[in-house]
Parts: sequence; structure tokens; C-alpha cells
Amino acid sequence: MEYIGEIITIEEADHRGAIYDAGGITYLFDLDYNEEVDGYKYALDATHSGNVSHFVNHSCDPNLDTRVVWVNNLDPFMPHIALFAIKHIKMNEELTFDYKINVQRITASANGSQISCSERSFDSGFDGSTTGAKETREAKTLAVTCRCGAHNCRQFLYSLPPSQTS
Ligand SMILES: C[S@@+](CC[C@H](N)C(=O)[O-])C[C@H]1O[C@@H](n2cnc3c(N)ncnc32)[C@H](O)[C@@H]1O
Repeated sequence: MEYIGEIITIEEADHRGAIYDAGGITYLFDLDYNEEVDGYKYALDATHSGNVSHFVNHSCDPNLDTRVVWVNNLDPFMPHIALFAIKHIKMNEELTFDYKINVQRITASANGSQISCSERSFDSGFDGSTTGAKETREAKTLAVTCRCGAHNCRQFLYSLPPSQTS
């Protein structure tokens, strides 16, 4: 399966992201996979255009993982996002992947289920490692309570990096 969406600039993603985050639901996927430079230029927005990947939820114990693939266009800022199975998937089992979104700085605590943060980084997620996490866009965002139900659930969709968990 490929994560398909409208290709937009990060400036537009910042603008739309603020609106989506306020509603607690987002279909943005940052294309921050260029290992040569910090930062990135584009994001995918699957809100209004895309395919069935639009419906894939996050799980802390997922059965899919992302791989970046360059097809025809070799611009390092513009990979395709492919989702591959990483374990046996039973018929009718929900497909999930780990969004791997790390909150960089927590600025306020709203209540037990939501926290607000001023910056976040999206792990490249290329091989599932946590190295190479990059600071990305400045954004006001709400961390949504994770409802994946996994035994190792991290509780929030936007998780604290290891240095800030104590
Ligand atoms: C790409 S959409 C996933 C599909 C979406 N659930 C739907 O019904 O259209 C991402 C959004 O789904 C919700 N979501 C995904 N995984 C979640 C989880 N494990 N716990 C709570 N909300 C989740 C969040 O609102 C997130 O911003």
C-alpha cells in the first residue's frame, strides 16, 4: 500500500496542520527523509485526496511499517511512502503503523488526556530506529490520547522522546 495524498509545501502544511490539530485529526505526512540536509520541503495531505491509506490508524504495536521509495522523480525531498507488512496479518485484522511522532517541548498541560506542545519532530522511521529524528516545523498541536490498545501503548499519539520521559 502507498500513502497517497496531495503534495504540499511545508508552509502550507503548517497552515493546514494548525487547523487539523485543533480538530484532533490529521492526514498530514511529512516527507522528511532527505538524510543530506536538516529540514524538508514537502508533506503529503491525504485529507481530501488519496487512497485507502487515509484510514490507517496508529498503533504502538503495528503490523505495517513505512519505507521510502523513489520512483521516476529522484528529488530526495519527494519520496513515495510505501507501507509494508512486518508481521503475519490475519483476515479482517486492522492495518496499523507507528506514526513515530515525538514531541520536543511541552509547554502546557491541559488535562489528563491532552497536552499541548510547541515543537515536534517526526522520526524518519526508515528502519524503525530512533536515530536521525529531526526537528521540523514549529507548530501548536494537541497530543491525542492513543487508543491503539497495545500492551506497550505509549498513551499519546505524540510521544515524548526518551530524554524527556523522566
Ligand atoms: C490518518 S488518520 C487515521 C484515520 C482516521 N481514524 C479516520 O477515521 O479517518 C489519523 C488520525 O486518526 C486518529 N488516530 C489514529 N490512530 C489513533 C490512535 N491510535 N488513537 C487515537 N486516535 C488515532 C487521530 O485523530 C489522527 O490524527
